[in-house]
Amino acid sequence: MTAHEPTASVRDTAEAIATMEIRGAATIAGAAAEALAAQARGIDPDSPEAFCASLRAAARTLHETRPTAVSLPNALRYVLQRMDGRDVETLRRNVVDAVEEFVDQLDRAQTDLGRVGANRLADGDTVMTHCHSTDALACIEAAVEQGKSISAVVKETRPRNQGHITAEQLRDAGVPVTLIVDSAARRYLDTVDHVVVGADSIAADGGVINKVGTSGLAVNARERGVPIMTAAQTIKLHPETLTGHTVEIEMRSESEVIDEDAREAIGDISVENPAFDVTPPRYMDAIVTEHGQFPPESIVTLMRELFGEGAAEPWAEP
Ligand SMILES: O=C(COP(=O)(O)O)[C@H](O)[C@H](O)COP(=O)(O)O
Repeated sequence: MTAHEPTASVRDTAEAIATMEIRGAATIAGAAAEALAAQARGIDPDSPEAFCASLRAAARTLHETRPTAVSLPNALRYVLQRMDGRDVETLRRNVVDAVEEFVDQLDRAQTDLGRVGANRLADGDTVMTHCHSTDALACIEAAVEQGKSISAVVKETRPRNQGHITAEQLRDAGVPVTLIVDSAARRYLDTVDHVVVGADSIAADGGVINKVGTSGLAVNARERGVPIMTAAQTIKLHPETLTGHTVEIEMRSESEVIDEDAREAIGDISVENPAFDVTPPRYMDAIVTEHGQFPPESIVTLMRELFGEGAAEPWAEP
């Protein structure tokens, strides 16, 4: 291994993110930051420049895994912007400290936004969920901690069934759960009081990028008069959208949609598997963050406050 190559720990984390063993925007962000700390601890470069080059290379490897959750480049940027010092030991300490600080903030932000989201829920409410979002779960769990009785209708979320994880975690939190197939969502909207989803990225216009199926759910919720909120800590704000960039939607393998036998039996068709979609701001009632709740159209104000006019690549040299 040359000094610039990612350590095994970075390669393992990158592989786990790409294969979705580590998944969900907040979890990916925490794991990527921890991998940078492992890289900082695990190398013995002969100069401060070599240390920085090695950390930047690790950040690139981690960034190349999945394209949609902006929490990943935001996490890398947070750590690399604090990579400061004239000697290797100082640089190492600053990176490790920055990672600890980042992970602390991640946990605190989730707890804080959970309380905000919980205030939108009333005793006796039933909520509908899509996919598995730790930020969305934080709202429901905080409502339960406030002593409210909450039930959940959980969409299974094809093709990877992350709804099963949500169902299990809600059950563990004492929330009665009804699991449904995705296509039953509109029918069950008549029985729920709120829809709560997470986000992988939030664009400057207030568009919410989340697991595919969120936008259809939001349109149906509006048609049924059911309020829908996105629970998203501010590392989900996508700074590059401030300067006109769009968010890349990850396309995943067709093998997640159709198994080999069925594929062979059907023959010559094409299969597409987008992992995310964009919910226009007019179909979302609120974005709940650790700084309070926002109408989607006003999120740009918070984005400017936190990111200025945009952001450079995480590995850009200062
Ligand atoms: O869309 C997903 C996960 O998609 P995937 O399973 O493809 O990663 C989640 O709703 C967001 O990432 C938010 O999660 P969190 O609130 O935990 O950050």
